This record gives sequence, structure tokens and C-alpha cells, in this order.
Amino acid sequence: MKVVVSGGGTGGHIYPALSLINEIKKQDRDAEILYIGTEKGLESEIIPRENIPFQTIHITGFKRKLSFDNVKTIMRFLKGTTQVKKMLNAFQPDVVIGTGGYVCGPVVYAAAKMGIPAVIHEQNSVPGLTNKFLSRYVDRVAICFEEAGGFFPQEKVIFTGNPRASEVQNVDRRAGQQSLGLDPLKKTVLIVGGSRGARPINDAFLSVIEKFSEKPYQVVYVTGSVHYDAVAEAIKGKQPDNVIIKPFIHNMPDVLAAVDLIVARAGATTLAEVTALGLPSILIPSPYVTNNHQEKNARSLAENEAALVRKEQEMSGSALLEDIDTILTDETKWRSMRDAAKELGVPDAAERLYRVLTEAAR
Ligand SMILES: CC(=O)N[C@H]1[C@@H](OP(=O)(O)OP(=O)(O)OC[C@H]2O[C@@H](n3ccc(=O)[nH]c3=O)[C@H](O)[C@@H]2O)O[C@H](CO)[C@@H](O)[C@@H]1O
Repeated sequence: MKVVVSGGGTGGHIYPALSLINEIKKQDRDAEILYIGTEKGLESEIIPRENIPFQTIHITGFKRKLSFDNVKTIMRFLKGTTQVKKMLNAFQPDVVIGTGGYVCGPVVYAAAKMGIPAVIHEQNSVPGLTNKFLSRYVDRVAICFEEAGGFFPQEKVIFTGNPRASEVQNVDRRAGQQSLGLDPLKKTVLIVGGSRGARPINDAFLSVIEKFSEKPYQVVYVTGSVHYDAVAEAIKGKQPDNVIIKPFIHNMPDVLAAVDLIVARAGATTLAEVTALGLPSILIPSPYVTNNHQEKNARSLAENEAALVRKEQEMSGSALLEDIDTILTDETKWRSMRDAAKELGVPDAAERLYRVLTEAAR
């Protein structure tokens, strides 16, 4: 099978695409893949690292407000579509899949217009503009939250879950511990602000960093690549021995297997990982996203008592510290959160999405 995969901007759209590609290769050794992204998105760093053929187009997202930029965006969309048609003509795929982000717009649209079977994968409980637009043209819309189904043509919707859930399964805890130099006898909390980092979480963390030295657990703190230098400068001379700071983690499945608690934004892909693993979490949804969708994502875990949800406006370093202590020192609470999270996981999501692709390709 020849598959064109597109998804871009942030890790939340790219890692599910990568997990799907791994599943395709597992099921079909002769499969050929072409990834279409943008130069500016994180995909231009992540995809070539994996030796996946990668081509780019130039495209920007729509502004929700009326603006002249939108006229330029439409021009780029049309130009992008023409560019993609040439790529598709040369590659001759059996099916095209978009996993979100505005780069998918011209890629999936061009495929549908050329009569190539097309699928989109929506990770969130509330879809973005691009996927709502594309749903009119594609053959199938794969979703991860039942609530998302209502936004799309009913006959096209199929629940698959997020393929990244499959990728984090059955990973050896020791690989993650060794990659970060963790003490295997201590519990570990991972603090991460989404694939691009989050300054408010960095600030809260920095305000209490010295207090971690008294704790019986260890901390892995991921700043986000753009914030790393500022954080490293701010902690000079006061970084406790049990706190490890990283700009970005490239082997997240290994690291997730090695941790006992995660403090994170509520991006849909992180939540798919957390539930597939049964990992207790403290979620601080980003209030800066479309339709406040991260809070809705997080709510589905909180309702099941799988996660504590804290609003960014109400979060402080000391409250964060107290939440971490509560979960890591109370074994009964930790276990009940773990079990509740696991109940929500869809560990076979990659295989389900692969099946949707092969059926569409036929
Ligand atoms: C600002 C924005 O629009 N955010 C969206 C983006 O989130 P964003 O990409 O930030 O967050 P997600 O939680 O969805 O995905 C992050 C992914 O990156 C990985 N990771 C993260 C940090 C790191 O150091 N290493 C690493 O590998 C995580 O394990 C995960 O696989 O896409 C999500 C899925 O559509 C949406 O829910 C989010 O609202």
C-alpha cells in the first residue's frame, strides 16, 4: 500500500501520524510512505529524524477574525493544493490521511478532488476548523472522543482512538530510567507543558524548585525547546540533585513508562498516552486553544477520577507541589487514579486506524 500522511504544527498531530506509520510498516512490509508537512512546523524536525520521506508545502492557518491575512491564506491554500496535486501525481498513493494541523487542508482536499481515498483523524473532543472543512470531502473521519462525532457527517464517523496509545504500550521501564539517569528506587514525576512547553507552568515550577530537594521522589522537568535557556539561567545555583531539566524529550514512550505521575497540559495526544498506560495525572489545560478544547479533553478524565484538573489561573507553585505530594505519597489514591485512567485507554487504536485506511484504500 502507498500512503500519504500529513499532520503538522505541534506534536499532538505529528506523533499520532508517526505511530500510524509504524503500524503500517508493521502490517505491510512493502508499504511506501510519503509525509507532507511544512518547513516551520515541528514535523520538519521530527519526521526526517525517523528516515521517513518528507516533502513540504508553504501554508498558514486561518485567523478566526476577519482579516487581510485570510485572503493571503486562501491564496496559499490554492497554491498549496496545486503543489500537492503534483506530489500526489508523482507518488500515486492508494490512500491519503490527515492527522490535523492546517497543512492537512490542501493535502487532503487535493487528494479528495483527485478521487484518491481520503481519511482524517481527529484527536480532540472538539474539532479544529481544518478537519471540519475537510470532513465534507473525505471518505472517513476517525475520532478519539465520542463527543467529536457530532461535528461531522454521521455516516463517515468511526471511533478508533489515537494510535499513539498503541505506541506507548509494553515499553521497558528501564530504558526510560537509563536514558535520563533516573534512580530506579525512587518514584518519578514528569512535568511537561505540551510539545512546545508552557511558560505559566515553567514559572510555577521555578517558584518552588528548591523545595523539591526535600522530597523522596525525583522530578523530570521538560521546559519546551524555546524556553530552555531562560529556565536554565533562572535555576543556576539552585537546581536540586533530584531534578532533571530537559528542553524536549524525543523518546517519550520510554520516559512515560518510567514515571509514576505526570503534570501536563491536556493536549489530546498526551491524554491518549496517559490513559493507555494508566498513568495518574495532574492536568493544567491550556486556556489559549480553540473553544477551550483542552479543558473539555481533561474533563473526560476528571469525571472518571483519573486526573486532577487545575485551571491555569488558579495554579501556583505551592498548590502544584501539594498536589504532587498528595498523589505520590498516598498509594491507595495513586492506584485508584491509575485504574481509572486505564479504563479510558484505547490500546489497539493504531490497528483500528490502520484497518480504516486499508478499507478506504479498497
Ligand atoms: C496549542 C495547541 O494547539 N495544542 C494542541 C496540540 O497540542 P500539543 O501538541 O502541545 O499536545 P498533545 O498533548 O496533543 O501532544 C504532545 C505530543 O508530544 C509529545 N511530546 C511532548 C513533549 C516532549 O518533550 N516530547 C514529546 O514527545 C507527547 O508525548 C505527545 O505525544 O495538539 C493537540 C492535539 O490535537 C491539541 O489537543 C492541543 O490543544
